[in-house]
Amino acid sequence: MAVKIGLLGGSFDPVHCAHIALALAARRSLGMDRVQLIPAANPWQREPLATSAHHRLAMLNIAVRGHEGLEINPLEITRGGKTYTADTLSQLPPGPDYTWILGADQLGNFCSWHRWEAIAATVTLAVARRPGTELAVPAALRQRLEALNRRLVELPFEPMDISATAIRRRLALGLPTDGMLDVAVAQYIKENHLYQGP
Ligand SMILES: Nc1ncnc2c1ncn2[C@@H]1O[C@H](COP(=O)(O)OP(=O)(O)OP(=O)(O)O)[C@@H](O)[C@H]1O
Ligand SMILES: O=C(O)c1ccc[n+]([C@@H]2O[C@H](COP(=O)([O-])O)[C@@H](O)[C@H]2O)c1
Repeated sequence: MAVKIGLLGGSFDPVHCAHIALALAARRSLGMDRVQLIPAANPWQREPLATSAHHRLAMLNIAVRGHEGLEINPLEITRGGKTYTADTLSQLPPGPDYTWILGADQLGNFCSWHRWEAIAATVTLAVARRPGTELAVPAALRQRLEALNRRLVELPFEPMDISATAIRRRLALGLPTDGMLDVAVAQYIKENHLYQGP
């Protein structure tokens, strides 16, 4: 049987507890051999990131420590340039069954992704609910999946009200982030004076 690999792409600015919980939930519920967290180099639909690739990778390495089956794949950072998921998928070795894991917010946005039809044809999509966002499959994606005879998986995931945006805001205001960040990631942020500005 093919190896099953989950892919969780993100800005990870910074990586937080919901990212890790999501990766672990996907691995457990879909029986994946491993889940790769893939930090984006330049997520073209967003404002410029607050921290460098170096710091985001360092925080990810701390966050996955001790979680069996989770690993970092730095290929988007190595590739550089605007980050298109379709390019990332075309760089992966053939053979394994790949599942792209995403939150409901990015599912709603999916049909704006570069070459989204090719992505839908290449990987299984596995989506998690997220507070503040309806879990709705865009009509064009639904039609495309039907034509491809592919299904979209809803992950069993207790919604977690955590976002990197809220964490960056809280850190800039000097507010606590208890329960949102791995303690060792929080320590790294403090030691490196990250997210201090407005
Ligand atoms: N609390 C959450 N619940 C479910 N999915 C999440 C959650 N946080 C992030 N994700 C998903 O993880 C992936 C990477 O997210 P990202 O790194 O952009 O974090 P974020 O918290 O959404 O960041 P930001 O607030 O900066 O947009 C996306 O698919 C996103 O939908
Ligand atoms: O390929 C695209 O055009 C595309 C557009 C928007 C988002 N993505 C990917 O979706 C993941 C989550 O993005 P974000 O902005 O929520 O961190 C991350 O891996 C991005 O590279 C990809």
